[in-house]
Amino acid sequence: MACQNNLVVKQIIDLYDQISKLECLKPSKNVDTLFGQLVSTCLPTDTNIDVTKMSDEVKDMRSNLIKLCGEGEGYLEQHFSTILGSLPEDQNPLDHLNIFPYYNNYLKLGKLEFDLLSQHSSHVPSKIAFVGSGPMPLTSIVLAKFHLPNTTFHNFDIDSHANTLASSLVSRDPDLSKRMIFHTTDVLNATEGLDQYDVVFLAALVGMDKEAKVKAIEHLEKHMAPGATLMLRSAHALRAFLYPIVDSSDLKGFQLLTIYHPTDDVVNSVVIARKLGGSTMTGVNGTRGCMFMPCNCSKVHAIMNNRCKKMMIEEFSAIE
Ligand SMILES: C[S@@+](CC[C@H](N)C(=O)[O-])C[C@H]1O[C@@H](n2cnc3c(N)ncnc32)[C@H](O)[C@@H]1O
Repeated sequence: MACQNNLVVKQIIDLYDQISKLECLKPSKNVDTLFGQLVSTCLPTDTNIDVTKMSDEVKDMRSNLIKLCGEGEGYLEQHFSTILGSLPEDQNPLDHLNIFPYYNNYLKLGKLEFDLLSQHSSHVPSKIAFVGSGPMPLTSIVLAKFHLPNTTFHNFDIDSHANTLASSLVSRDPDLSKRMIFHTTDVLNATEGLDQYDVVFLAALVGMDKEAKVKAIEHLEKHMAPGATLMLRSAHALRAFLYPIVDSSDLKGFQLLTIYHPTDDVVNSVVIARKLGGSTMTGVNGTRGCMFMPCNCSKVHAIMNNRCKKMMIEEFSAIE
């Protein structure tokens, strides 16, 4: 297994060398091919690779690679959001989201996050905040369109151009134009009103290294309502070369409920936590919910999904 690990890490380093030499990371045949190869190289989860135990040289490469992936992802979203926003007036951009190369991944990720969210609370969230929504706020769109038809989504992004593109994406939709609201701010400056959301999502690309990620989580812990749910994205095995990892130790002030590691082409792991101090039986607006209380011990269940592959789900002790 060791030499196989070394081989795959060498492939990743080689791809990093090519990507880091690119003039620009905007979508093109070459950029798309390299990022496509990188994602498929990092997808396998049947490996015992732990990126945190690699050499300093590989760790440095990883932190640069995560930043390059984030930059590339931003350009990709900007590119397709611009195309969709410039469709003729009689076309609804939301009817053409499948031109985005990773749209199916977002459909699966949105379903996964909705299912896990439902497992840990039964009251339907009336207001959700998505921090780091981007030019293509697909998580909010997928949840709003397919899973939470009565919920309002407040999308926060530091980049005003991202919000301009995102707003025009939903502006022609009779439903989502009313339920998708955009705020331009660095999450670290968002203080007012964060306590009004039942659920706060933190995008994988907000906080690109451990220090910045913990700073964002600490800020949310300070301003979220007790009992509110925090949904985060992490990474597992080789996928940690693409995105930052969220550890349980990063979640001070929260009760860690579940960490879910997909093994299909949904790249991100999903982490769900609840801000301490609230009643486990009510939402932030006092609505009662009979929370599904996770098992009272930390154990790892391997469950079969409908594609006969193993997934890993870890549930953590509930604080009685
Ligand atoms: C490219 S999007 C990816 C999210 C994806 N569209 C989704 O729906 O899951 C990530 C966004 O996070 C934003 N971002 C990064 N750091 C941020 C911060 N500190 N505060 C708010 N937004 C931030 C970036 O501007 C970028 O648009």
